[in-house]
Amino acid sequence: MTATGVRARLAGTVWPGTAHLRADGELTVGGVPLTELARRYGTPLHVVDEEDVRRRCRAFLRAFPDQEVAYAGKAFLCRGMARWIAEEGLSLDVCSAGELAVARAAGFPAERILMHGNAKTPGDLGAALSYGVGRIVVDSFGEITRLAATVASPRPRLLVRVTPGVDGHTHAAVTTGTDGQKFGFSLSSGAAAEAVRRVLGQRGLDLAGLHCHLGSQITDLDAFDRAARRMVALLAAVRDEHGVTLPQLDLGGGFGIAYRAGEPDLDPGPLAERMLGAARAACAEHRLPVPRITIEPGRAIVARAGVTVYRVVSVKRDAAGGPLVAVDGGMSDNPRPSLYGARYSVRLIGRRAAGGDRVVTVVGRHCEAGDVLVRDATLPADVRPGDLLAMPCTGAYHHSMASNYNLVGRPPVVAVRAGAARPLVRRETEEDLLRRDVG
Ligand SMILES: Cc1ncc(COP(=O)(O)O)c(C=O)c1O
Ligand SMILES: N[C@@H](CCCC[NH3+])C(=O)O
Repeated sequence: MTATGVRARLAGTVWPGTAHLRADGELTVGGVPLTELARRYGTPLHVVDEEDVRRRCRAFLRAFPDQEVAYAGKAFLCRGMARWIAEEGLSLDVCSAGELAVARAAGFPAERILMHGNAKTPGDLGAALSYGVGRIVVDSFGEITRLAATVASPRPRLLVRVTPGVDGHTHAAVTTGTDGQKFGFSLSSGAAAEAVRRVLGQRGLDLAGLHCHLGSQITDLDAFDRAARRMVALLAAVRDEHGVTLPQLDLGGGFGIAYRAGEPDLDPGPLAERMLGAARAACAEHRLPVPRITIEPGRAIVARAGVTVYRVVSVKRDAAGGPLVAVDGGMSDNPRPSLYGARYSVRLIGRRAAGGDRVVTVVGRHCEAGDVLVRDATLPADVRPGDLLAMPCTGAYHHSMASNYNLVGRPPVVAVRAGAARPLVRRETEEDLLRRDVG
């Protein structure tokens, strides 16, 4: 197949925007062959396409003009990533002193940072106040009391996190918009209205607005529409009770993406139309000025920019004859299949396959039978130890949720752009693991 033909086959799929499959089986991202990166940096290896990240930042800013787009750093954060986000003009959502320290080290402007967390520690709050983050999203009455007791100048600006009672129909472990989970103040119980009362009752606190976040990997536009309307109704209730028109409404993130070709994927354009349309319509209905809307995409910015490269270590059959392809990574660099039953695809790179394909199970190297990366991968029948496999859509919640299970060091993250590679996070070595073992 010609290079153009192959490129057409990759277009519109789950690979990063600059991915290019060569006729010899080599896959390049950002103009750099993945096999060359595997040689230089070893495997497993996370590769991130800087251009893809930047394009998605711009697409969100274009779709939400004059609003605030805050990248959710929990998806993936390091200084390099924080700088791209800052340069593209986005804000940043952090949820720990650690994430804030990285943002700070990258020089991320404090006023564009939001601090989240259902159980912010004194260390988290102290770091947020000392850096002067633009907003703290309060999540419990105790936190309001603690913040009211601190003397900070200027006064901390707060958003009250509301649980709007809207189900985004996603995995239970990442559903946050409904009652009966740990985040936010319930709208239905009146806790949200009470939280607003308490913040407004404190001279030392400045209430900027309301926040909600329905959950993650949501592809149902109706859910965002319903949440926007309920949140505007609460803004109107605040105006009616207190005579205060709050200027900001943060509708959170959670925008779903296709992990495998053919799955649903939310485009920023239609998403913005629904969310902003619903918010504007509800404001008109309640005769409220339209607040500045904030959104907090994490996965939708960085997931598709990421590719993980693994090396095949062994190929064998299970007792039922099913082919098992074991790689040199697994649940320590990608816990998502074990946690959420997440499904991925994978492809052979670096050589042309001889013969046809077969369906195999791709398993990891960890000491758990559940360490399965892909249950139904289609790979060439001649896949053998030493081969390289590339897994797309690994930019979000992979490196950031990686562990040291079995005392395996976490993989490096290498950024690629315009034919050049630049390490962002180095591989964790055995020395790193031993250094923290102080017993
Ligand atoms: C408060 C908040 N905002 C934003 C996000 C980002 O979610 P996602 O990466 O699914 O866009 C999360 C994670 O679910 C979150 O908890
Ligand atoms: N970690 C989850 C998303 C949770 C987002 C954080 N609130 C995932 O990988 O899908």
